[in-house]
Amino acid sequence: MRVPFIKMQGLGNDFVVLDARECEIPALTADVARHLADRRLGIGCDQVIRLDPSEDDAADTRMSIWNADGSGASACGNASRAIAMLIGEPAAVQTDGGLIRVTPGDGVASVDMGAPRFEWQDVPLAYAMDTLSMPVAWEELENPGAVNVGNPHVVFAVSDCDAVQLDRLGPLIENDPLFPERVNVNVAAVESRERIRLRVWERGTGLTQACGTGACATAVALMRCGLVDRSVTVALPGGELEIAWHDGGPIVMTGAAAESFRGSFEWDEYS
Ligand SMILES: N[C@@H](CCC[C@H](N)C(=O)O)C(=O)O
Repeated sequence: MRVPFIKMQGLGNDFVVLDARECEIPALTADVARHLADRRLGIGCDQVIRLDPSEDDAADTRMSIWNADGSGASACGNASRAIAMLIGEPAAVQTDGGLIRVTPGDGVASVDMGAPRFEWQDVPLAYAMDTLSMPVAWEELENPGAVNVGNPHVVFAVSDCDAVQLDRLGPLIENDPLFPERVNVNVAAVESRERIRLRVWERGTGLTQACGTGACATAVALMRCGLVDRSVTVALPGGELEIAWHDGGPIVMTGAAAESFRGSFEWDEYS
């Protein structure tokens, strides 16, 4: 069976999108997702995204997310902007991390990502801890903040994020027993009250050009500490995102996303 796909990206974080809203596509397994994401096999991406008709009356569509290692994810900021461009009009999108609202614009999209959760059980952490500044360290990375923005993140404020060996420390922290569902690892340098530089080690994928939920998590963790203003630019290796948040309200993320190309693949070759 040949299955159509759409290759999309947000700031270089790239996706294979399977749009099952109007055509039938078999249920995706971890193996199919892993093979589609594997760049050595031909297509390749950071995440595989599937759109289905929503079972929830409050939503227009359902988005499911798989990381490159085949694990499921409950939120993806860059893919949310990408599917906003694909849908082409404001839409409510059901995800495992909650309902989000996407609004496409001219080359950019905005997403209401919902409210962040800071309780240790919600991140989740393995045991009770202050998520504003956690009393833990991995070598020079210490006292991170933790937050769930639809998926779990830990945020380290550092003086120079390029100097951090994230390819070595990222997997150690991601898989630490402190994080029962593993974790996305953010290292952030505050350049001014309006600008943050960020690199992200993504759970289940590794280093990416950009992580939208990482930008949201980092911005709100640093806002919560009073280190930056309530509206900031987050500069990632792949480009910039604007993040705004006020206590008790949703996080709003705005940035570029686009379609790269369309193609199709033989399902049996990837299962
Ligand atoms: N690239 C994403 C995040 C994808 C999911 C993440 N790796 C997880 O497992 O939670 C983004 O742009 O947010």
